[in-house]
Amino acid sequence: MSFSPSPDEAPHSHPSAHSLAAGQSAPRVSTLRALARLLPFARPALPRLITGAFVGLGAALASLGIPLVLQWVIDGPLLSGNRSLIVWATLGVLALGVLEALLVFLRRMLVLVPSTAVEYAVRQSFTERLLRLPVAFHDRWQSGQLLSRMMQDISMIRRWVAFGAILLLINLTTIVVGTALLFRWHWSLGVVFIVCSIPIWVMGYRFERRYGALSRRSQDQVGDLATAVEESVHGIRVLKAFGRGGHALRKFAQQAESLRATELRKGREVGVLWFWYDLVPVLALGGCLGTGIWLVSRGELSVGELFAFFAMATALRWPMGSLGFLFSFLIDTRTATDRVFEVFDAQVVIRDPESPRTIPEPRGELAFRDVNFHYPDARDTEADIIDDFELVLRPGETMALVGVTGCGKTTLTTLPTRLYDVTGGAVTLDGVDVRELRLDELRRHIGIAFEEPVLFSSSVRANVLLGRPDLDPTGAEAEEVLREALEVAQAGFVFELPDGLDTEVGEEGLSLSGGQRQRLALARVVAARPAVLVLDDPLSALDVDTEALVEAGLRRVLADTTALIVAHRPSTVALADRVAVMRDGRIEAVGTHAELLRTSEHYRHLIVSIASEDRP
Ligand SMILES: Nc1ncnc2c1ncn2[C@@H]1O[C@H](COP(=O)(O)OP(=O)(O)OP(=O)(O)O)[C@@H](O)[C@H]1O
Repeated sequence: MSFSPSPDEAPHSHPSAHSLAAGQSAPRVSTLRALARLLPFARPALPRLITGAFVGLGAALASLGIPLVLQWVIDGPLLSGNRSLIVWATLGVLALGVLEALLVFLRRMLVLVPSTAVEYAVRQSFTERLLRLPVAFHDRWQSGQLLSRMMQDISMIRRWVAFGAILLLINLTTIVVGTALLFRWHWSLGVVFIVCSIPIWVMGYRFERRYGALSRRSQDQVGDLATAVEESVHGIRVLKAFGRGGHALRKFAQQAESLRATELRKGREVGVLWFWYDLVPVLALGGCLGTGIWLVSRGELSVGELFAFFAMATALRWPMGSLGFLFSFLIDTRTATDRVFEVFDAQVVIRDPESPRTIPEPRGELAFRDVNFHYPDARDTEADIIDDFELVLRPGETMALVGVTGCGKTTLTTLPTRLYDVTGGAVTLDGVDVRELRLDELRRHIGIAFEEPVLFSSSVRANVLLGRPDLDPTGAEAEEVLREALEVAQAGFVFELPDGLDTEVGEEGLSLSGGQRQRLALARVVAARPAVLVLDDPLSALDVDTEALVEAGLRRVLADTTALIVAHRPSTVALADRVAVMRDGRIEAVGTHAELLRTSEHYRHLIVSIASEDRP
């Protein structure tokens, strides 16, 4: 059985959170409807959960049976002095107690596996969603918010499924059955009990409204706190270098203080609620005691019934007292569910086309046809970052892209692989709009290396072969591809690492130097052997000698590969057959280095400025 439904299966009761800023809540729907969204994940686990609920109900009914036996023994065998029946009744009470304990144990065992399965399924789908969501989504959402949803909120959902939901169901049923039994002994006992319980329902309603907002605030603040910790740990070198550890700590303390204040307010709300939920059963008991004694004095109630009533009221104390805790738990879980579904509701705007086309053997003609682009959060009044951009890279051609900082070069490199989609015009590969290709095919044909090289906590081998899932990593072909890619990228240093190719390069490869990481990232894109390479200033962290060696290797690879290379150095420009000059998101001129030196003043200016920057 599968525990991983697609999040798309989940009923969409919220409008898409795509339009919502991170952490902003969707319009409120009822708590039941909000929690019902978990059903697709819980469905495979439902049989065991429902069995667990019934077993739990059996345990509760066993506990309610004890007062009935007591009533019978007091009014019957105790009055008549029948010793053997008294012994049997005592054994009966004992048996009911043991049965209750066994059923509670069985309930716990029954729900353990399904509740963890639900948690697993939600977490799995959540991660899948995060990976499918476009880069634009990740630009907007803080990593700590996502992390806290992934860990804390989903764990809370598991705890709710494991015991919160079941206990609420069992305890409410127990209260209803217990109250019905009170009516059976005497209607006025039932009426007094219900009237005394009214504050519970009033307080519960009031609590739901007030506590819901606090619960949301605190869970969002936990996300902010996680972001602060993540940023501090990630940027620890900068903080230390600038001696700003104290500043980061003070900022963290402020956020932690806000969270604490919210938690205190939550605690007070819960405290008030629990006060009522503790007080009401006592009031009910007191009210019923007076009524019961009065009824006994009038002969309308037997002593056994009065005794049983007290035993029953005691048995009802925990179910009633627990409601406060269970209501706050319910609301916290609803908030957690809302927060998780905000991510599920975010639209995957970059997806496979309905009727994909395919390019079995790409020639490698990459064309930008009248391309326009602005980031999703751009204001209407802002000009497009990429503006009527027109450029064609012939198959096998190496094109350098130059332009002043901020003119849109990096942005442009994200468009061919659809990290972002163009907002106007089209990017085509061999004449086919990249949006008409399946994403996995597109990203097989076009490879990209970023200026900031990201390595994963894994071996050198796994990092370099990331783009080659088709290869057996331990096979001879993988070994050959790996060695060739490492040679092109001049990354032979990996053989000197403690475990060679199997060395774990650590979180984001931090144990390596910037230049080493950049070379591994370059080897990764070379190993992927795409028809088109897009390289965003891939040699920026290399020294001049290493750069020359990498360039020689790249020249061999680039001989039959189309390449678009963002260049900040004259030596990178020298790799290119032609150079495209970009200015304010547009193409200003295209030609060979020599032609452009002759014809483009802006190019001459650029080359002079990047050459002087480059000089040691
Ligand atoms: N994720 C983003 N969301 C919104 N705006 C962005 C985003 N990334 C970049 N920009 C903006 O887009 C513009 C172009 O940035 P881009 O990084 O493409 O320039 P660039 O030419 O590569 O610069 P550099 O040479 O310094 O790397 C800048 O004004 C930048 O602020």
